[in-house]
Amino acid sequence: MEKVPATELILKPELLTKEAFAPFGDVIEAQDREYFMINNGSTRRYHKLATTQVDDGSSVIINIFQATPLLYPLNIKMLERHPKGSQAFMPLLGNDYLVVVAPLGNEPDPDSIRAFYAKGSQGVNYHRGVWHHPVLALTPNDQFLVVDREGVGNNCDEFFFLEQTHVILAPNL
Ligand SMILES: NC(=O)N[C@@H](O)C(=O)O
Ligand code: NI
Repeated sequence: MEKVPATELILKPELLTKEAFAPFGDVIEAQDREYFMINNGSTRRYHKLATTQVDDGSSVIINIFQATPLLYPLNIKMLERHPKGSQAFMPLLGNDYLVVVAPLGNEPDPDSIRAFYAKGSQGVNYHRGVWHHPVLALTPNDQFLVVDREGVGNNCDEFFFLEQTHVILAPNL
């Protein structure tokens, strides 16, 4: 049996910006974004920072995830996607966290995986079908508001990389 050579990819997170994240979804943040005044001038509305995507007959639901950090450097063994709806994460406690994504496709291409440092003031909205790692907290018991889809049918595909494919997430913590 032909031995498949091991692949080792070291993922170094980059800063999360609207532009860099555009192929994967939206960045939800107020900094440097346009707004208009509402509530008789007492409130800035940072309008439509992201758009939820769900299939017909489904609901958009709002959740809280309480997550605990994994050990870093982390061997990224799998990525998942939600084919029927988007999924947004907004930190509730102001802590930075990590995001790992890969573009749309039947399977995530290890060479196209990207990692981002997300500030505690930034949320992300994964567009439907975008491959991503489950939430990657950096603070114990961190909490995120999560907006995603509930409806009939499977909405979570998981892809596990080959044993020989080592994708190492190595943040400078
Ligand atoms: N499984 C679940 O609800 N969470 C994941 O989708 C995730 O992205 O964390
Ligand atoms: Ni998810």
